Amino acid sequence: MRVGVPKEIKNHEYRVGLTPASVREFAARGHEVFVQSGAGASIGLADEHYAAAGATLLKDAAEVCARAEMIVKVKEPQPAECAMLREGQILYTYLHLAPDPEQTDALLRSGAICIAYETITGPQGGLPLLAPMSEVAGRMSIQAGAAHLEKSKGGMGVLLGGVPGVEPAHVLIIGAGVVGTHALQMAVGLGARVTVLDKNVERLRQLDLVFGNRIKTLYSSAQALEEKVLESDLVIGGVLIPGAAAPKLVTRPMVRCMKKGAVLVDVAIDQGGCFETSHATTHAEPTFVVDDVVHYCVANMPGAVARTSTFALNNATIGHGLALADLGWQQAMRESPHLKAGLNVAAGKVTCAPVAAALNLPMTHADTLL
Ligand SMILES: NC(=O)C1=CN([C@@H]2O[C@H](COP(=O)(O)OP(=O)(O)OC[C@H]3O[C@@H](n4cnc5c(N)ncnc54)[C@H](O)[C@@H]3O)[C@@H](O)[C@H]2O)C=CC1
Ligand SMILES: CC(=O)C(=O)O
Ligand SMILES: [Mg+2]
Repeated sequence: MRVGVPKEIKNHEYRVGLTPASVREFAARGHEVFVQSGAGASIGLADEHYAAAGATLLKDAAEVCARAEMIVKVKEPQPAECAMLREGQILYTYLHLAPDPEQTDALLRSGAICIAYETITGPQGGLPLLAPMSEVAGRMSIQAGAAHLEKSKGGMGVLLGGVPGVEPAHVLIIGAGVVGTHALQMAVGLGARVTVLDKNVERLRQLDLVFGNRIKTLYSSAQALEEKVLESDLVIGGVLIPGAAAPKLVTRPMVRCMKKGAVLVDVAIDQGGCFETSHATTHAEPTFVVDDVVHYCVANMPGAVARTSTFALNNATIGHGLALADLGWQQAMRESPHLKAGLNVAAGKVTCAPVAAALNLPMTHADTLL
């Protein structure tokens, strides 16, 4: 198969769909790989490394897209990228369609086969192609939160861990999945007082076993959520209902009653966000303030640590990527129900039930297209 890797164009996005090591895997199986010149240059993956791995370097994204049967990316295609897709071409990347009707419409009109990393399931459960970026974003959420609690960044001027004789900050983590667990590790490590909320009591039980009385776990009722949000200095939003738009758990009236200078980090913003007051921001301008509460809502947080993130992402995407190239999308999906769960849009139809429900569009079962 002819595989194409364009340079990412989202704001401050330096990750790249394939590393040279991944290109080598494709090339070894007889696939042709086209990489846009400079795609990985800013994270130390130079054109020469790609050429040595067997890639053909092309000068622009249009040429890469024109030559490739499968495009491998990181972030959801921006409007200019959607315009380059064609009928039957495979797009393998994050999509986050539920909160994004414009992108969904563009992908439907393209006729392309659009596979979302974030809805591919794993044999052990969970979302193995989302997990590595959730690990990164979960860890970063505490760094970002701590930085924005500083006065110069609009925060209340509190140090997460306190100092001897002065109380540490209260950190609330909503969602005890991958983002939540990695945020928890960092917050506990810095000495904050941490509470984690989830609807999944089994998950809370596991965290309780690991962290013992260094954390508090709470079932995520409306009442618990409201009480904890109001006493917190830093709130991390890490909930997910796979494929669906994030539930708005923290309402505008709750934000209005929060402490002045508190910080919210809405990691779930790529699925629309779990704070009613959130809207997506960029690394160039990561925050805004509503009712004296600082909101950090960057939808591509791992892009800031793009080198770490690119390697972690490739570890997770390479397996299904090779299967798609070896077998074609239909046979690869007949052989793997987990990869099939990643099919979101194909040949002008929505094939992911939570996306169809969120956008009020008709749903077509992937099986009918295989
Ligand atoms: N902004 C960014 O750059 C990034 C965003 N993300 C996003 O972070 C979000 C979380 O991802 P993961 O941790 O991997 O998901 P996950 O599936 O591992 O965890 C989500 C957790 O939310 C819990 N949950 C669902 N409804 C809840 C409720 N009402 N109250 C409390 N908990 C609830 C679930 O039980 C689950 O434990 C996703 O939207 C993901 O796309 C991930 C990576 C980067
Ligand atoms: C998952 C996601 O949104 C990201 O890695 O940017
Ligand atoms: Mg998006």
